[in-house]
Amino acid sequence: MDSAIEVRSLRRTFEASRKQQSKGTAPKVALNDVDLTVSPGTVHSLLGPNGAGKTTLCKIVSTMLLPSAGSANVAGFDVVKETRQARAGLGVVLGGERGLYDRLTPVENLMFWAAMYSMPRRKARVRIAELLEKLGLTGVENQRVETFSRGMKQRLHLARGLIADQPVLILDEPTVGMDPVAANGFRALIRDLRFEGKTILLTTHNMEEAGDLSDRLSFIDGGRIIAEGTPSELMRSTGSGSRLELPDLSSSQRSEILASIEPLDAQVSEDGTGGLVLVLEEQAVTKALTIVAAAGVSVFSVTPPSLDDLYVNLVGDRGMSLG
Ligand SMILES: Nc1ncnc2c1ncn2[C@@H]1O[C@H](COP(=O)(O)OP(=O)(O)OP(=O)(O)O)[C@@H](O)[C@H]1O
Repeated sequence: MDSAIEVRSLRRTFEASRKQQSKGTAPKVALNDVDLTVSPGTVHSLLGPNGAGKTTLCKIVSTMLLPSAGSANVAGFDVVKETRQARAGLGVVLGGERGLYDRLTPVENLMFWAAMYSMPRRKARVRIAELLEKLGLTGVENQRVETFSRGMKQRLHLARGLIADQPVLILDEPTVGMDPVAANGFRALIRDLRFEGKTILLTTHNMEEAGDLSDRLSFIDGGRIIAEGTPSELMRSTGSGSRLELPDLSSSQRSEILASIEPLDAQVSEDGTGGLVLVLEEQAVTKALTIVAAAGVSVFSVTPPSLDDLYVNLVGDRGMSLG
């Protein structure tokens, strides 16, 4: 088998509601001619802004949603024509609150799911104990799930996706809601699963997580794959520039810098705390530092560009207003 997941010319549209159609609203194109190959035993991450099409792609590959055109195969089985065989090889974790029985304990939830996969009870008990341990849920295994925090529920979702030990895992934003310690534990788990030979398709908004865990990454925007490669290939595609971080800016320093750097053709984004991040071609770095010094800024750092910078370069600094 050359690929564990093979997606060819995949397209998915969603009809507008009757009311919207009567106003002339066209169908929404969620996926537009998407090709994706995930090799067995690798981790492949899908990255992209809200609404890019990541969940739609995961749902089609997971046999939960039909494509409008094109094909998707899991372990050589077509998800539409050979749904049962494709599904048999898949463990799926989609985000959200659904799918857990709140009034049951984690063990009861997982026993239910093990039964759905026809696992013998004794085997299921051993597997459940192992998963609860791996996911840091020992000690709460007999509490009702309704008492769990969002992150604990997310960990239980993961346990559910792993229960039947399938060779291909689809994980849609699995670390949402997890605290940093739990998210670290999750990353260690992904590395173990990869070591065991699992194939993992992962969506995340966390670039560091994606760069750290993945053999390959695909950037998706507006339903299309806009860049694809290994983390280092993608990093090389950012060129030989530098990232200039300016964390502590007054509003006047910020305005002065934004006005003066315009001719340098920098990629500018927010750092989330009022500071700025500039990604510049190497020859522009000295000029930028002169501008920064003239604005009276003394705290800054110059480092190589990151995957975050590549992301901003590819999809833009959505939702942020600069100036
Ligand atoms: N059931 C649906 N009906 C209509 N439109 C939908 C439906 N599901 C998804 N869409 C639209 O398809 C597009 C892709 O959505 P999708 O959920 O795949 O994005 P995403 O990349 O997973 O986003 P996020 O990062 O926010 O989870 C969006 O414009 C969304 O509004």
